[in-house]
Amino acid sequence: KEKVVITKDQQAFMNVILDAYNRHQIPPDVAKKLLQEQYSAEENFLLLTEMATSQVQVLVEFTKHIPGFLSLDHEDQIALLKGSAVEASFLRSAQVFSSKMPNGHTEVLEERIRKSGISEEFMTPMFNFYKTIGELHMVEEEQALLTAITIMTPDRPYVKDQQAVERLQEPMLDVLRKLCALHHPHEPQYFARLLGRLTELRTLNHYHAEMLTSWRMNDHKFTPLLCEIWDVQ
Ligand SMILES: O=C(NC1CCCCC1)[C@H](C1CCCCC1)n1c(-c2ccc(-c3ccccc3)s2)nc2ccccc21
Repeated sequence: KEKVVITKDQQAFMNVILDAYNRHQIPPDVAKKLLQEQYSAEENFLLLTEMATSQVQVLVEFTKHIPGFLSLDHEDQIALLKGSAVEASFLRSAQVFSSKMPNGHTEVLEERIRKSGISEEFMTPMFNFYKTIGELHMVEEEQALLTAITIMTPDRPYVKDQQAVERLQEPMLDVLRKLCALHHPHEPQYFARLLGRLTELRTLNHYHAEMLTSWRMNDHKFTPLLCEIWDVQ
């Protein structure tokens, strides 16, 4: 059983990503807002558009600190952000949903989301994803790396130089594999389970436009930025 060693360079690399992830705080605590009261479908839709818009801004700032990202072709930088924004919002939503809350609050939050206006058919895949993410009990380094790895996915639509993206994703996968072995020594399959969540994320990504257009209300209004990110209108 070889000893897992994280090199000094990998430690420094990890700190840059973790620091950027923590510094670019995700939008104001949406869970607290949702726990206060049940909003109408229209209010929830507006809340999601506000949350998603500020998350895109946060995501751009975070991504700029991923080593090597700014040296990529500029059009590829846009393609990576556009291709990962929805997955990043589901990943962050899962982390919000599975964060430690006082007894009974998670159930209330689930109920509020079930009644938010999203069509019933999407609830099972969405909550399965949230619950399996919660069961992983990721440490914050793993959360930061998993978000960075999701962004640095070579096979997004319109990416021209996929090799360049692979070269940036690989060192992050190497560090993540070592972190998993260090933080979850009794779960040799933990790293594989973590990557399996990224596959689940892609299926949620597949549903997102329909989730939005089927939101139980009339006249869905999107901002130009969200039209770009959400492939709607
Ligand atoms: O605000 C939210 N998520 C923020 C996104 C940015 C990052 C911070 C979190 C929404 C709210 C749901 C209830 C109604 C208001 C919006 N949310 C979701 C989503 C369900 C469907 C979602 C979606 C995304 C893109 C496209 C199509 C659909 S996000 N899951 C949550 C789990 C826990 C707390 C909030 C959660």
